[in-house]
Amino acid sequence: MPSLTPVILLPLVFLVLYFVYQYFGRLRPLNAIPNAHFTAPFFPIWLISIRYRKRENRTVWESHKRLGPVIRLAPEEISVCTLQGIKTIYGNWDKDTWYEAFINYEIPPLVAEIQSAPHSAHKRRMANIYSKSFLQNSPDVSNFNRRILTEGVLPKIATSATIGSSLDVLRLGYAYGMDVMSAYEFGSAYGTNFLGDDVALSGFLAAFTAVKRGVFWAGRLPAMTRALQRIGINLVPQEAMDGQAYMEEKCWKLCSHLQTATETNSFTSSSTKPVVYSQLYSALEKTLEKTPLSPARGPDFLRKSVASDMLDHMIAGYESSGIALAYTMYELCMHPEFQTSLRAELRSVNPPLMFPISTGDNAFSASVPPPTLPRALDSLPFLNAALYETLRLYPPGAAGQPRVVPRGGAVLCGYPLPEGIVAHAAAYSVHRNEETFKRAEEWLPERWMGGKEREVKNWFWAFGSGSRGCIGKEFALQEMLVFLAAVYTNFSTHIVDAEGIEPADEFIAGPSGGKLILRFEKVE
Ligand code: HEM
Repeated sequence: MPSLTPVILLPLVFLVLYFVYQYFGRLRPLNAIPNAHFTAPFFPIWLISIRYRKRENRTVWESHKRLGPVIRLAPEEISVCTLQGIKTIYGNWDKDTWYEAFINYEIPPLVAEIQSAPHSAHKRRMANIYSKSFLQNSPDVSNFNRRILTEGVLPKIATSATIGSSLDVLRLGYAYGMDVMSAYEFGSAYGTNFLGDDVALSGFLAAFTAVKRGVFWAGRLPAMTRALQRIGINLVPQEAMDGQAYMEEKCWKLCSHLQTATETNSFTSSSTKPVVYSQLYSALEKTLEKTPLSPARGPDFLRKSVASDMLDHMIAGYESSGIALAYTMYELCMHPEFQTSLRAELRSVNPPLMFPISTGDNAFSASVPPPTLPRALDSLPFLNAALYETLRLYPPGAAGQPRVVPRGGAVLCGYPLPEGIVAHAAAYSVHRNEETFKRAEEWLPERWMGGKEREVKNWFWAFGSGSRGCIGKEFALQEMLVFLAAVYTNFSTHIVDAEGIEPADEFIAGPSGGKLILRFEKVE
């Protein structure tokens, strides 16, 4: 019988050599950083395991509390929780290849552009249509908001209040988020109608959930996933691939429908303009005129590139906003006195957002000029405090947003870092810093009122920061403020079933139970 000694010895020798390399080689400067786990300098297994078991956000925050603002999570990965660190990392460091998991139609949308230079060019194609002043002054936004609220959201709530039934407001927020986002992208007659079509909403939610579940290994260990794929082992389940195909097909159909209407001059006149589609299409068309297509890009490159961003905005636009709306409504139910003060504030808006729309002055009336409402809502202390405090305590994008130390290395909070190391901050941790946010685990909207907001604003990180911060921030804030204002001007909310309301410990952290059931009462 052959001796087993080499079989045991060889891997051991390999492990020791690997151990020595990790500790004394290229990564040596990182040894000065406190380790979140004793294995962190040698293997990434602990980090992968807390991610896989959905404990990353909580565990990283607990480690920061124990060990300080800079910690090592894996041989080549660190987490920071200081403003100075955030400023350094999110200046213009490239993204980690993990973001390639967001690629659609095999073409990166803005969020999946890894390097800074192509990202800047890509962003220039759309930044203006997501600026606050553009959105506040847009008659299109004003029109579809009015229509979607008065024909979709409010009648649904009013019916439910009248018959005494309850509503899943997470679903309602998702449907609203998708309908307003796609109205801005495609025009109100060419986007989705998820508020009126529950089956279509279910189909999309199921597809997206399958994709999110299925891309764990491909996102976190892309090289291993690719290597295994080559020998016939696929770590991405069929459901995830089907889910991606479903969403791409859905978005492709929306794009094609709109493209045909534009080319045949049959664009419905009652529709709002397809602001995002038109902008992306013409900006890219101009770019491609200057740099003709290489044959490798194929004839559909222009349309697929546009569709890739369109799908990305649909997804980014509905999920985070739906989650933020559900948590705001949850906390308003838990704080009825605050809800009453909010309603009094909303009823002082001139003209108010009363539903049903009676004659006379009404913010929903078509005669009110577009900029009036968003500007009025922007300056309401109770409304803004409720939303900002919710985004602080329940940031939808809760987990670390990974960036890569640039060529030549960098110094971060006094620690020298070799190039290629992954560094990140997480809104979950940043928003729990007790020095800035006293009683950080509690929902205290007062911290955003009476001038106190100036102290805490710098630490507000729900939309990220720097050149890769959320491009849809102003769109999201505007759509959420107008939704909350419309609902709470007219109704009070009460919890029916909040089981599983605690945030899932994931990259996008919605209620772990996947629902929030509320009852509405009409307030005269
Ligand atoms: C409550 C709502 C939202 C939240 C909390 C949110 C949060 C974020 C965060 C934290 C990032 C940075 C991600 C990173 O660096 O890894 C981001 C990026 C991004 N968001 Fe949002 N987002 C919201 C709504 C939207 C909407 C409505 C859109 C629609 C356009 C959008 C589009 C994007 C895009 C395209 C990026 C990538 C930007 C880039 O790489 O330059 N988001 N978002």
